[in-house]
Amino acid sequence: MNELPGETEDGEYILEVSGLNVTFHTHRGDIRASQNVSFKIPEGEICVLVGETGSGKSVIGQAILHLLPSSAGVSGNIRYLGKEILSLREKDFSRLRGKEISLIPQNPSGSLDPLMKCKTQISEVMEYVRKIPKDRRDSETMSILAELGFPDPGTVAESYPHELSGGMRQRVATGIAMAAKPRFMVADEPTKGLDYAARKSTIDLFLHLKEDHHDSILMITHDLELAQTVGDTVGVLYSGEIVEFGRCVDVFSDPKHPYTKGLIAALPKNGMNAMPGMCPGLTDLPKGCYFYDRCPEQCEPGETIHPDLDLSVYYDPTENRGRCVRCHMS
Ligand SMILES: Nc1ncnc2c1ncn2[C@@H]1O[C@H](COP(=O)(O)OP(=O)(O)OP(=O)(O)O)[C@@H](O)[C@H]1O
Ligand code: NI
Repeated sequence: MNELPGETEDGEYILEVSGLNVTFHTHRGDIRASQNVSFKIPEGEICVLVGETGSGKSVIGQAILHLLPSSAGVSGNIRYLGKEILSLREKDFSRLRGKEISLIPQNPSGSLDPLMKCKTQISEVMEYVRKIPKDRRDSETMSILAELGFPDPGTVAESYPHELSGGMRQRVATGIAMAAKPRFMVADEPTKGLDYAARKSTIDLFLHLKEDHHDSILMITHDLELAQTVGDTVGVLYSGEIVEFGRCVDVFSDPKHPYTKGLIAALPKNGMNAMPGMCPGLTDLPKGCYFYDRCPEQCEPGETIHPDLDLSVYYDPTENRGRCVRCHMS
């Protein structure tokens, strides 16, 4: 059967990003935070974007949710269920935000209302977004809290955010996003700043959303273990560009780009061999391969010629491994 990897039955993707460019104009020059970024997410899959700090992961999530500052230069296309949304005016996009497309925020402490009980914050979303009648809101709130893996949902429901740990707040924030029953969620660094136990329960929660709910999620993270555990596909970002894209099982077992290889070698379980060097400044990118200075291969074309990423390879049904790599050597 000639089915494209990851394509939905009707041939539609929940999200298609194509040729996304995001530039911030600053007094230091133009910061090219996102350059020609393209990828697609089939309905029911989790796509993870990984990369070092400043590689341009969050700006992609912000572009999808129309949360970039108006001063940012943005071009390209973002289609949600086939419909272009990047160019929508705020008035039209606000019909989707929080309802169809929801954000699981990076810092839940900042997004939860300190003066409201957790159950009220979840049931408010049901009331305003889904117009659920009052008598059904309480039971649905409790079932969401149970879904989130709280052993004692009743106590959490009656708690204020400051009474909960960081990991519990992260789960409540996820519950608020879920209460709208969005078709697509963006989760930005859900494990950031969490201790070991909280991080583990957050990983379990996303695994549950993946395996039991088949939720469609774009996840942005530094956390390669989270990516490997919950992701269907992974895009590796370097200096605002995708350098490798493929199925998680393939990329993590057999990375092709030297940067991806370096990220994986730097994991604690692989001996923590940190990659030497730093990524180039986004205001002054080199002409050739952006990874050239740090690359163990330092191939000759890489010095002067910028490598392409042929995404069609990934979506080409004849390419059974489905992988694309921005490297002259592959
Ligand atoms: N509002 C802004 N104004 C100017 N520059 C910005 C703005 N937002 C992001 N940037 C710059 O764009 C680049 C990409 O930022 P982004 O937040 O997407 O990185 P990231 O990969 O998510 O990093 P982290 O892992 O630290 O969250 C960085 O150089 C950042 O400084
Ligand atoms: Ni970020």
